[in-house]
Amino acid sequence: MTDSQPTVAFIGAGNMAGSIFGGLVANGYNAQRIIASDPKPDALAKLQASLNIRTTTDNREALAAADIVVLAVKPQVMKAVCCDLAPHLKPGTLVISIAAGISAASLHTWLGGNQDLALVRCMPNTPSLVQAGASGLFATPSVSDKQKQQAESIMAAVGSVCWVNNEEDIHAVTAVSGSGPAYFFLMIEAMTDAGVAQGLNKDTAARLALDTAYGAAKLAVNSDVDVVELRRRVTSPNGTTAEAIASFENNNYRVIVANAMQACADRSRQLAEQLAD
Ligand SMILES: NC(=O)C1=CN([C@@H]2O[C@H](COP(=O)(O)OP(=O)(O)OC[C@H]3O[C@@H](n4cnc5c(N)ncnc54)[C@H](O)[C@@H]3O)[C@@H](O)[C@H]2O)C=CC1
Ligand SMILES: O=C(O)[C@@H]1CCC=N1
Repeated sequence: MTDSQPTVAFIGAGNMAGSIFGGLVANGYNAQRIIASDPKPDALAKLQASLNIRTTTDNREALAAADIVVLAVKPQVMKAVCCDLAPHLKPGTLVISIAAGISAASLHTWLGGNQDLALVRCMPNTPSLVQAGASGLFATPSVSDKQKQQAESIMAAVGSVCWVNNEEDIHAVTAVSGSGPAYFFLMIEAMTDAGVAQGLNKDTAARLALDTAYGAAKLAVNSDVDVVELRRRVTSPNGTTAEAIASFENNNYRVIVANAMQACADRSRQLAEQLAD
């Protein structure tokens, strides 16, 4: 622990919050400076036992102890949670929302409408749990440089961080990295099924598909050439890979991906509209 570590309260301790605070603890963040608030006492008891973080079922109690509050509930319950917390928000508290869709304007209104409210929108992803996350952040004008650094250092402890200057870009961040892990999990699932269809047993197909995804990502991350060149190096002229890539291209793989990501961003915008006041 360092004494300079701020106390961070997570309102909602589900999959995404758990990935962030799990990653923080694994990275050496003082567990006693993390408070998870959630209405599910059983889940909290498990978190306390496994991570030694502080827990509560009372959002206001978590807020009272926090320098930074991370709003990590589902978009559909965000308004109720914010309206309940608004009268208890201390001046100077940094608020980080990780909710998909919900705009800074809605959050600002629900949190009491104070002009000085320091609000950051963050779109993280679940590989944060293994410090391999990728987050996009957007700061509203009242966030100080110090608070930007605080938000960045929390998310940087669990992965890479990109700031966007335009809030609208958070929809695209959601389409690329927020939801992105699921696209790769689907690919691994599909490759496993196809391997089984070609005669491999399930365990072998799953192991090969998973390790290939891991190896490809690790190679790309550590390489000094781009993914186009890495793909070229696998693809021998008239060889096996060329046939597979041609099949992908002929079946509009890039269009399939682009359409899926457009649907994702559209849903993010739709949530923002449906759930706004
Ligand atoms: N799961 C993911 O990969 C990502 C999720 N997000 C965002 O994170 C937020 C949470 O999503 P998940 O963790 O997936 O959902 P989740 O359902 O796993 O977690 C939400 C948690 O909030 C708790 N909760 C419900 N009402 C509450 C209340 N009144 N006060 C405090 N806690 C309450 C629930 O018991 C649950 O544990 C969402 O807004 C989502 O858009 C953002 C990026 C990625
Ligand atoms: O599916 C969702 O709505 C959330 C936001 C990004 C990833 N999961």
